[in-house]
Amino acid sequence: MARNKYDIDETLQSEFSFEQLKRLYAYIKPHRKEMLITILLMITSSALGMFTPKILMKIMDVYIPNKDINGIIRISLVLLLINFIVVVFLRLKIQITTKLGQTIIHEIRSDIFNHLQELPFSYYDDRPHGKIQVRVVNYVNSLSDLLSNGIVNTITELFSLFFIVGFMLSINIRLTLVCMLGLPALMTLIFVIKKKQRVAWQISSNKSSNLNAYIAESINGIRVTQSFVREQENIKIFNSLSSNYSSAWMNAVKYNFLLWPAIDNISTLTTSAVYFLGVSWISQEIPGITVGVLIAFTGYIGRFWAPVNTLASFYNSLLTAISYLERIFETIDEPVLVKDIPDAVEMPPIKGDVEFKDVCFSYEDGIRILNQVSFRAKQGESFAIVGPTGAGKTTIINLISRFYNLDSGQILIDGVDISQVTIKSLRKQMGVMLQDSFIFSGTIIDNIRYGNMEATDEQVIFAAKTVCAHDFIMELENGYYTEVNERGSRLSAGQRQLISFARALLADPKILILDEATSSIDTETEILLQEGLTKLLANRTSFIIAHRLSTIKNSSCILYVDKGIIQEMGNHETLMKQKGYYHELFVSQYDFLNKEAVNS
Ligand SMILES: Nc1ncnc2c1ncn2[C@@H]1O[C@H](COP(=O)(O)OP(=O)(O)OP(=O)(O)O)[C@@H](O)[C@H]1O
Repeated sequence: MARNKYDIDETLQSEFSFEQLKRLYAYIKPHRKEMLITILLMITSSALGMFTPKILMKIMDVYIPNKDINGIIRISLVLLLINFIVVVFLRLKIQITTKLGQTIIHEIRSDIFNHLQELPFSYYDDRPHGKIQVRVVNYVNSLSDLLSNGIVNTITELFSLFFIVGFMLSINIRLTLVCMLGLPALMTLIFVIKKKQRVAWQISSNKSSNLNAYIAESINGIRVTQSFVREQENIKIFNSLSSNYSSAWMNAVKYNFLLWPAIDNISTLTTSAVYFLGVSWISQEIPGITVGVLIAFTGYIGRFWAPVNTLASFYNSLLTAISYLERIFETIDEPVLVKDIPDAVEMPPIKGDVEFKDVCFSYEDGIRILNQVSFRAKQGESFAIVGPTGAGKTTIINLISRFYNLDSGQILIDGVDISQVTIKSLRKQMGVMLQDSFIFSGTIIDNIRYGNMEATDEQVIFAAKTVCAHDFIMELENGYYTEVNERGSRLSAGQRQLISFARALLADPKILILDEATSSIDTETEILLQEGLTKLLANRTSFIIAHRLSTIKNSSCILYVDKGIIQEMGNHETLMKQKGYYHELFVSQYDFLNKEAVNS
């Protein structure tokens, strides 16, 4: 899909089909026993409730004219028992359906979240994270009512309708037909608004997604917002997105509100017709119509329209839910573009030979980022990648971990094509420190241990000491057990880098990838760190991206990359003698630092 932004509505990749309802049923199926029990409870209580008007008819037509007080008491006790059973069953139903709804929702949500864990970087590159979040939380929540009450109520009400019509027919066929006269009008209305209603709910879900995307973006960017005093502009954008969502929601809900009044009016009209015709048929002494019959019948009319109302509201919530279901299944169906090939093998223990063979790569179709990149790093060598901003350095190292698929060419580790091995077995053996040193909420020790969940405390501390993080960690109030927030907002940028660095080392990888690992670290710490690193890198192949050339001078090989092409390759001395791009970059950086020193 094309890149999406908070103010661009997402288009659906696939149209809704009833297949999606079938898929929803797949979630319900394992719980059909509980569902069935609830439906039986409800049908029983609804069937019992059906007797009330008939009992009243008997009281009016038999017991009162015969002044049978004992009969009235007996029958009242029966009524009381019926009511008691109905209340108990209703309570049981609420308990079961609420639990059931939440269980199914949890299962759907887990499926989305599990799938999100597998989706490649490219999926996250293409859309605002708020739009992903809204699917996992809000859209799934929106199914809650449908799953907990909707389905059970609807099936129950269908049965009720069946019973009611049966009872009504058993009392009087003519009056039943009068009562049903309103149904064709209702069906026509439903048919006319169906498509508009569905589209309206789709638009509303798009607008809510846009709003969420913007809120998430604003929270992440709040520091920049406040630094550039952009609060008012942000509020304006928020207000506009929020009012778009409100209008879309109002427009969608308008269709829902069309149904209830329509049902109300139709039921009032048919009830009046039943009264009018009933009374005139009684006065004409048409056989089979008595006062008791009319009273019982009007009791059933009320009950006839209640399930119709429930069915219509189920239909409404189904249409609403479908607009969310489409998005939910779209996420679950999102293809995992970077995945194991069918007969992928485990990556054997890595020794550290890395070779790029004519690698071509693009993030977006038609925009080539890497062009015929070829190089070979032998086991234990340290490779530095330098070059201007946007040259393709990070892209190169992202490909070693197979975060993206290549357009063409091969990447071989110890002679094994990495596209042929399982991704897990490959990534498990690498230590990667990405440019964004992400810190998770939790303790410092947990954050470092993220690199190797089996590492002992001693191993964690050793890694921290190697990257010179130990001292600052010990100064925090609870040392390694100090809690940090998501993104590590209470730590400095350099401290965050050191923690990510320790995390990458902890995996004891044969291949270590460091993207701007030391860019925020002061020179003094960096010199100390270099000493530790030199020892540490001894038996590992490493790829280091650094803008400060002093840090990579001693690398076995330096790749100078520009516009996705390796322009120069060799060690520091060779490249300096070549007097090419690297020489120019090194001299300009040296000059710059000298000027700075002179001026200060
Ligand atoms: N996720 C992405 N989707 C599309 N294009 C991207 C993506 N990431 C990077 N690019 C583009 O690919 C090119 C290379 O980016 P890369 O991050 O590899 O550069 P770099 O050399 O590491 O730059 P820097 O030194 O600034 O980190 C750039 O033109 C960038 O705009």
